[in-house]
Amino acid sequence: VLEMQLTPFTIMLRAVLNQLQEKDQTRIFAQPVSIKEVPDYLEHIKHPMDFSTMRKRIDAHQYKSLEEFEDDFNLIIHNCMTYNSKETSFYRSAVRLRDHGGAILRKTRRDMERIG
Ligand SMILES: CCOC(=O)c1ccc2c(c1)NC(=O)[C@@H](C)N2
Repeated sequence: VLEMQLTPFTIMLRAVLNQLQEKDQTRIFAQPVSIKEVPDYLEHIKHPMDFSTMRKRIDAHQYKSLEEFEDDFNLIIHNCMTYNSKETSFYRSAVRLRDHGGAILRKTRRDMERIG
């Protein structure tokens, strides 16, 4: 069923989310961390976040600004760098996503200022 409202802002957030998710080649940030696979995860991480949850929030129009969207993106990265120690590939993937994603978000902010 076609969603109720396809505003330019919603369309833009989906496009930005897709660009950010391209930087997660191994898709370790695609879904919520599995509590079956990682039973103690919720003892350490109080606000889990992942790309599928962000997509649901876009479709539910829960982001009122780009900053709120960025807060959830930064939560994905912060959770990963908190739970996983520095020498893990998970931690290194979060650093790469932070750096590549930062460039995408800076360009997005500039584009929004220009479009107004
Ligand atoms: C099939 C086993 O999957 C995992 O153990 C696992 C799968 C995905 C994960 C993760 C663990 N930990 C994390 O912090 C974030 C980056 N994602």
